Amino acid sequence: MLWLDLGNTRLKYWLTDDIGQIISHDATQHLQAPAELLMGLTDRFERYAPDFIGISSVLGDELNAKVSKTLSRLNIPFEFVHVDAEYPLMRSAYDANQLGCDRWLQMLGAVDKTKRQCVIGCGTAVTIDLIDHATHLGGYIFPNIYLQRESLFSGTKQITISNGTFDSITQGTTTQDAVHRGILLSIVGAVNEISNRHPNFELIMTGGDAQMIAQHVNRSVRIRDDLLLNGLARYFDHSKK
Ligand SMILES: Nc1ncnc2c1ncn2[C@@H]1O[C@H](COP(=O)(O)OP(=O)(O)OP(=O)(O)O)[C@@H](O)[C@H]1O
Ligand SMILES: CC(C)(CO)[C@@H](O)C(=O)NCCC(=O)O
Ligand SMILES: [K+]
Repeated sequence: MLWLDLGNTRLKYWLTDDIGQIISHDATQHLQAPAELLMGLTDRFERYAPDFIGISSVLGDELNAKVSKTLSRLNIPFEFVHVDAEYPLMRSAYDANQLGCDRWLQMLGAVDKTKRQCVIGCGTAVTIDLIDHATHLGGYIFPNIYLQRESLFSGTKQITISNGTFDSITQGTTTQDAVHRGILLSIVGAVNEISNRHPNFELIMTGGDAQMIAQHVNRSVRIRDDLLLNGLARYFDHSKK
């Protein structure tokens, strides 16, 4: 099977064998031209010869249509995930027409009907979602640390910071530190607040910035890099039955 994640910033794919082991994996910035990027990958995908391609996309109808056109040339069946609020594994109180399918799949990949869970996605946007015994209660969306820095940069005159590291939440005494520490605190503080409000919810983090954020959170966090892929596998396993 081939699994595609068309994210806000990057296109990721995983090739798995019959028992779900990852044989190949890659991630590339698509610069809002995912179909063109896929075109360059078709030779590789043809060589892989998967029997099916399962797709998660948050790129919207227009780009998805272009992606479909590119994938049609491969003669391999493919299907986009559609969010379903009444899905048997997890019900959701969220507006299903609006819920991003990456968020939904990450939750589907983590959901455990015996637990209360808080799933935190640390990608281009940071998302926090609460799940109570397999019912999605709702969540929050934040710009990630880089988007926050860009918005300060472009919305102010005296903040000209465009690089630096996000490594502390202690108060800063220079613009550079105040910007980086303030932004990191906005995310870490939100996670800690949610954690305090929902002490019985297990904290689960995924995405490229998970480690950076988790180390400042005042409770133990389970980092799982496989949530979206796991969600895709669960979704298509179910939809085939
Ligand atoms: N090789 C890398 N390329 C880009 N970002 C990376 C890389 N390694 C780690 N990161 C970190 O991962 C974050 C992005 O997380 P993730 O990979 O989950 O999302 P994304 O693919 O950029 O976004 P999306 O899934 O929304 O397209 C970036 O903010 C960056 O700090
Ligand atoms: C929130 C993001 C940007 C996270 O990648 C994505 O899931 C998305 O575009 N969602 C649509 C809005 C929503 O989930 O309500
Ligand atoms: K947008």
